[in-house]
Amino acid sequence: MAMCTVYTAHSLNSSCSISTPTKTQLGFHQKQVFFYSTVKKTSRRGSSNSSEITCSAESKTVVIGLAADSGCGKSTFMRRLTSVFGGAAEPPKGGNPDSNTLISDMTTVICLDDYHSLDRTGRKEKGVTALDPKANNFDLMYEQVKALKEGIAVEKPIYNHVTGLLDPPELIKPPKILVIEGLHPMFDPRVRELLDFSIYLDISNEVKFAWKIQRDMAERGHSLESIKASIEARKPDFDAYIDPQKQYADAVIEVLPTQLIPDDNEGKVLRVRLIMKEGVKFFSPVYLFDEGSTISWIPCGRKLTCSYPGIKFFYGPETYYGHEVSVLEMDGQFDRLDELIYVESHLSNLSTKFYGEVTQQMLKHADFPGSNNGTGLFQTIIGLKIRDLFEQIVASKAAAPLEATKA
Ligand SMILES: Nc1ncnc2c1ncn2[C@@H]1O[C@H](COP(=O)(O)OP(=O)(O)OP(=O)(O)O)[C@@H](O)[C@H]1O
Ligand SMILES: O=C(CO)[C@H](O)[C@H](O)COP(=O)(O)O
Repeated sequence: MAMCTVYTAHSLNSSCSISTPTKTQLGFHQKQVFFYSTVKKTSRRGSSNSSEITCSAESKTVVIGLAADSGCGKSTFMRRLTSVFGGAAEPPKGGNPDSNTLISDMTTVICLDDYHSLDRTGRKEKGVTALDPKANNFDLMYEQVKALKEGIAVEKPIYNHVTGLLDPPELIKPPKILVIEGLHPMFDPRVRELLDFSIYLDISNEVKFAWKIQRDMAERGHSLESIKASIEARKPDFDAYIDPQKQYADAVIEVLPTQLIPDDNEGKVLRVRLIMKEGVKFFSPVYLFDEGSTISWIPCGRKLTCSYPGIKFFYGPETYYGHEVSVLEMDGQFDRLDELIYVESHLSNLSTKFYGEVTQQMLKHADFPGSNNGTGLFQTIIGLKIRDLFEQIVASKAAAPLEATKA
């Protein structure tokens, strides 16, 4: 067991003393100031101090980035992903009830909203949105993601979405798989460099609007006008700071209105494209029938029940922001989820552990939004690809010392 260090945060009221701070970042919580410092404390095994832990030097954390605007399905995707690894994902036990973190046996999902440097009032006073880099602390994000990747625990700030304030920090121990999800996982080049795999959920304006209406009007009592105004107010910063991150993603899930219904504006039937970058280490794109070919497939008929407007698949090579990619597209929706096995049996490179695993995962979460269309299908496939990537990284690390002794 190697000794490991903890990146600590101290409140001014805390009895902890700061010995040799190398860098200090500030967060404001009402009148209280928190220091998230990179002070290194050497841990002692068996210590009663909760922020002192031990860790194994050989078990480095695999880091996954998931970027999307608010209300674009990140939480739903996270639930599908953590389910692939088994075990329920829950907020840290005994911690802040408004924590944004979700922990399971294998994964820890942290929400990058926790790196807002300005709270709700601060943003209002300065006239900036949460999407603006000025409202976020990228130095601290980088230091803490780097520390976790190196097997070092951190005390991460918490942005409280209920109060709009920055709460006292929470201890995050290095997991096997760290997912950083939010507005800016690929914005800062230093953070981007730490990612082993990155995903961008690209929800078109029409669909985003339909989802926002469904959630914020039906479930949160907002008016149509206020939803429109909030989308409009965020749009310039979304275009400037969030959307450009998709060029860096290893996989993009693009969600568009259907092309099967002329001039559809309901946003219920979706055309979903899974854009997979070629040449990414430990990731080989999924394909339909024949790798590298261009294929259009309408599977409706004897083996797949399709009511109006049907289902259409497409697969083929394309160029995306100057990169070679493979695209798998599904337009339409399933009537019977158990029949998905017919589609699954025609897809290759799925990284499943047994025949029908994709269908089984989809059936397990049939009540999640998007389970009858390409959003759920492609999120599930990416979850399985991430499991495969993780297993390959672990295997390559295990093989590395062996190779070194041979040399
Ligand atoms: N695949 C989908 N199909 C249909 N609706 C969806 C889908 N994914 C998400 N939604 C809708 O969008 C809403 C937001 O989804 P979710 O909570 O997963 O997004 P989020 O990005 O985590 O949001 P936030 O950042 O605001 O917490 C859901 O309540 C649902 O109404
Ligand atoms: O874009 C967002 C990411 O979730 C939120 O709007 C941002 O985090 C600010 O949160 P709130 O509106 O709760 O103050």
